[in-house]
Amino acid sequence: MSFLAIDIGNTRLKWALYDSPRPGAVIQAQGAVFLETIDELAEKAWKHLPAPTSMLGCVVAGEAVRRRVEEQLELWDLQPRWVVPAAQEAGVSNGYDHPMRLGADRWVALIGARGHVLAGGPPRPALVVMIGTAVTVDAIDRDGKFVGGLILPGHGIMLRALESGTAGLRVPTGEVVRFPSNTSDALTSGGTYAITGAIERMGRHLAELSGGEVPRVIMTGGAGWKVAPYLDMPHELIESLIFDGLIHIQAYRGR
Ligand SMILES: Nc1ncnc2c1ncn2[C@@H]1O[C@H](COP(=O)(O)OP(=O)(O)O)[C@@H](O)[C@H]1O
Ligand SMILES: CC(C)(COP(=O)(O)O)[C@@H](O)C(=O)NCCC(=O)O
Ligand SMILES: [K+]
Repeated sequence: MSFLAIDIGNTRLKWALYDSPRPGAVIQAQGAVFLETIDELAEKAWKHLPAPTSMLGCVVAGEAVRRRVEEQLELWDLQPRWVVPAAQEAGVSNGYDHPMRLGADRWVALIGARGHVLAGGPPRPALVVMIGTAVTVDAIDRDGKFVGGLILPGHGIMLRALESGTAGLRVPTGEVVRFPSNTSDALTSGGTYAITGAIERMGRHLAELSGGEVPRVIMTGGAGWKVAPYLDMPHELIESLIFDGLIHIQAYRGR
C-alpha cells in the first residue's frame, strides 16, 4: 500500500515514497529536482522505484508543469490526483474569500500543521511559514480555521527585483548582520529581516486574535534553514510538512 507524495513548487518538485498513506508512515525513497529537469523523472530518479499503490500531489507551478509530471507518472499504472483547495478538508476550514484560489501548497501545509498541533496536545493556534520561491505566512486558529495569510517575495526574487530596478545593486551575497555596513550585507540582511519581520508581525496578529495565546510556529520550505536562525521566536523546522499534509488528506479521504 505504498504512497507517492509530490509537491511541485515554482522552483523545484519534491517527492517522497511512503510505505503507507497513513500518519507515521515510513519514507522509502525521496528526492527533489529543479523544474527544468522534471521530464527526466521516469528515466532517472523514478526508474528503479517500486511502483506506488497510490499518489497525491499539490501543484502551484501551473497546468503545463502538472501535465509534464503526469506524463512521467505514466511509468506506473497510477491515477494522478492533485489537491484542490476547498472550503474544508481533513478537519481544517478555509477562510479565504475564494477557497479554491488559495495556493494548493499552502492548503496542504496548513492541514499538515494542524495534524502536528493535534498530535502535540490540546488545540492551539499556529503559524505556518513556507520559505520557497515565495514566502507565505499563514495563520490557523485554535479551531483549525485558516484565518488568512501573507505572501512575500522570497529572497531570490527580492534580490533579482532590486538588481533589475537599480543601477548599483549588483553585488555578491553577503552576511546577515544587525547593522550592515556594505551593500552585500545590506541586501542579504534586508531580505532576511523582511521575512522574519513579517513572520513576527503575523505572530502578533494571531496571538491578539487568540486572546493572547502564543501560536505554535511551524516553518518549512527549501530555504527555511536559512531564515530560521534569525527568527526571534520559538519555532520548529518541519521539512516534511507538505508531505505530512498530503498523507493526512489521503488518510482522511480513505476512512
Ligand atoms: N540546494 C538547494 N536547492 C534548491 N533550492 C535551494 C537550495 N538551498 C536553498 N534553496 C532555496 O530554496 C528555494 C526553493 O525552495 P523550494 O521549497 O523548493 O521552493 P518551491 O516550493 O517554491 O519550488 C530557492 O529559492 C532557494 O533560495
Ligand atoms: C504563493 C505561492 C506562489 C507560493 O509558491 P511557492 O513559493 O511554494 O512556489 C503559491 O502558493 C500560489 O501560487 N498561490 C496562489 C495564490 C494564493 O495563495 O493566494
Ligand atoms: K512550496
